[in-house]
Amino acid sequence: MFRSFQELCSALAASDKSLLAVAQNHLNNLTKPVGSLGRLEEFAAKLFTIYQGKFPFETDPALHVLAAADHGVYAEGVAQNPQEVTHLMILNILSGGAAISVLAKQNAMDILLLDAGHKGVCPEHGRARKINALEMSGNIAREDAMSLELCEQLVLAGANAVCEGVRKGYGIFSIGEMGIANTTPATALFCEYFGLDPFEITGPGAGLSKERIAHKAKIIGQALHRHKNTYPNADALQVLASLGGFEIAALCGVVLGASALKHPVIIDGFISTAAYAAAYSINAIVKDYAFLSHASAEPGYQKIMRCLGEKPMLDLSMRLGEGTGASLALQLLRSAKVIYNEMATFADANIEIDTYLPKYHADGQ
Ligand SMILES: O=C(O)c1ccc[n+]([C@@H]2O[C@H](COP(=O)([O-])O)[C@@H](O)[C@H]2O)c1
Ligand SMILES: Cc1cc2nc[nH]c2cc1C
Repeated sequence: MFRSFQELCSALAASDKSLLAVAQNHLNNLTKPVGSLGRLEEFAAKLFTIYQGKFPFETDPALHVLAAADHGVYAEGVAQNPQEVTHLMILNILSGGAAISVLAKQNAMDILLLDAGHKGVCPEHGRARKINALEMSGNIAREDAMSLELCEQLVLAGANAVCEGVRKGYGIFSIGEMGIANTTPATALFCEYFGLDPFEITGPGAGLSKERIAHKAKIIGQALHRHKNTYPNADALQVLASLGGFEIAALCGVVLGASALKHPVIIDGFISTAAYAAAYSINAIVKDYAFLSHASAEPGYQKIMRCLGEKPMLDLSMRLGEGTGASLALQLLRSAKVIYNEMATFADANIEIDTYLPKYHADGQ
């Protein structure tokens, strides 16, 4: 277990990039034209590198950490849906009716729900854990989302959920969230970390009307202004405490924890990517361990990908959250795994690539 944020940060180390060349050589020797499995080859090489050159490597079992929370900034009219939906969806997720419940079941992912602080009683459930007693974060337009101490505690709780998961034998992690109004702090974090303009990247979230998107961007602008005045030299963790949310802090901890323990972590949509952006701003090494699962349909997402230097695995116009995109990306990573571990090499199959290739081209196929 990590005992402090400092201990967690000191445990972070880059992956061994020399293994990428080993992986590429192996992939080039498999019975297929070089590079023909496209990005699956990139994913396989990254997994092989994360698992430190183990062959064959195993990803499973998979643990999906879903953090839920409520947000004080809801009071500013930045969200379309009632705040109670956060609590009701927690119940729905745990009783098996949410999109992530059915996809996780189909895709063999266990769910761990972290109640990071929401308006409602966390149900007694083997897969749910309360990690914060507060009902909601501070209204970021007027005050900090949380104290620096609470932010560190939530980050640690997320990282230690991974520690416990690794001890139980989980090999791959994913993150998702539920929290009415959480696209507002997520957008504020992107703006602050990457110098983006809220009027450029603010979107409808879970269905805000066109007219109110401009109001939401104005509220985010106010939050950024307050933050800059209060903390002219804030570090990445202070930005998270000031402009983030409880679930975003916990998920930032999951990303840091998985990276520190050298396990892959799949990032879901817009809000999960904000948690990843916080972890990345704390230490960019997390890039070595993260898979950006899918392009959220939130309008700012592409710009944010350019800031992070990432290209998401899938683009299915999804914008639900919960980890739904991550669950689909997990399937692709499992495909990358069996390709790497189980395909025959040219030598195994007695295929001579040097004679095969010119013939292939001579046939004009
Ligand atoms: O993950 C995404 O790309 C995504 C994009 C828009 C909305 N959401 C979900 O919708 C909720 C936040 O939307 P909002 O409008 O209430 O800020 C929250 O529960 C998220 O899981 C998720
Ligand atoms: C019903 C509903 C389900 C969600 N799941 C994630 N965000 C959500 C927002 C709403 C409104």
